Amino acid sequence: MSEAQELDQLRQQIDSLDQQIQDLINQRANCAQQVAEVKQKYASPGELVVFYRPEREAQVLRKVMERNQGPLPDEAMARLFREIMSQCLALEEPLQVAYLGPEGTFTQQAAVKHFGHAVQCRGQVSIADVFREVESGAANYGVVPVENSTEGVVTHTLDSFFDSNLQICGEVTLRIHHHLLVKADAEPVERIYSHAQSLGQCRRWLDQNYPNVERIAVSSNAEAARRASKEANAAAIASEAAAELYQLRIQAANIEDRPDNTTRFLIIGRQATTPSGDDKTSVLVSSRNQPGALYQVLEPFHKAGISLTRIETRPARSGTWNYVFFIDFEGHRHDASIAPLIDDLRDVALDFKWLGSYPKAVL
Ligand SMILES: C=C(O[C@@H]1C=C(C(=O)O)C=C[C@H]1O)C(=O)O
Repeated sequence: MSEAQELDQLRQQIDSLDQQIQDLINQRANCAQQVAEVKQKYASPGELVVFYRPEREAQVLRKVMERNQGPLPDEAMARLFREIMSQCLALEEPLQVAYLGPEGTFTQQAAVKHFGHAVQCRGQVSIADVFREVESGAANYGVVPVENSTEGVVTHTLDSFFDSNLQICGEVTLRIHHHLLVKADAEPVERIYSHAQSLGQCRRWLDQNYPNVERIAVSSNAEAARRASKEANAAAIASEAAAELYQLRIQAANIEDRPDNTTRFLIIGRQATTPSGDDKTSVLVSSRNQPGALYQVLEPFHKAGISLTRIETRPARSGTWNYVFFIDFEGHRHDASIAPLIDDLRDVALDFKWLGSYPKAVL
């Protein structure tokens, strides 16, 4: 057989497989539409029907990865299914997702990674605005950054939970690559704009390469890129997406000090999430600033044999020297082992608040 004949045969096979895949995807979409009808049928009058089910989506993605035989890698296959589910859910209900904008931020990338491309993403100017959009019902869900492996916690996000009744219904992590972006025509760089977190994540690189250039913190990396595209002698530290959006050139790529630089984002919504089988729970516990306070808060976890995944301390706004602990731990609020732990915590805490139980990030 000639090369042309062999290719022709294989391409016929691909065409036939594509047709089957397409038919199957539409059968799946049809099932999702029926799922929507069932959800509506069993809703009580006036009840808000919840179409998006993070626990089910996490289970679907985990199954895809478990049964995957290759040659496509598990994660690549899961990303394909992420998009299929996104389109299926859009047939049930087109979701509105508020994120910390503007367009081109890492938070927008995190939103797309978590929900897929079939949602309507709306950029907000602040973390408080993301909370407000979801609280008011203008958006179904919100996406906000919460911690970075190099720079630590995003305090605005944690503090927003003090006054909010929103629930955490998911988490997503993103590897963060920063680039130094400049305009196409080379000008000497006199100012570098970026978000304070990103300036911190590239501190060593900046000290080595631009020790005497002014670093200016702005509200987001995308805003930094916008300024660099407009002003003379300015550069920005931002993502590849921001470079494309503002037509900037990548002068130096991957300038983050730590190669494993990762940011974790939270998905916030108005409903609680049921167990997915591999979940995390976040709570807020406040205590008096007295000797042994942290020990008292941690002891119930040790007793219950529950692993903490994170603990952050913030000063409480009520009472000058009281502290609030933001604690993430493994398990779901409905797990049998959690109830006695919470009873013990309530005994030692001044205040206790559930922030949500949610599936651990799959992708
Ligand atoms: C189909 C459902 O609704 C949505 C779509 C899903 C999917 O396409 O698999 C999964 C969960 C929901 O977000 C469902 O609840 O099963």
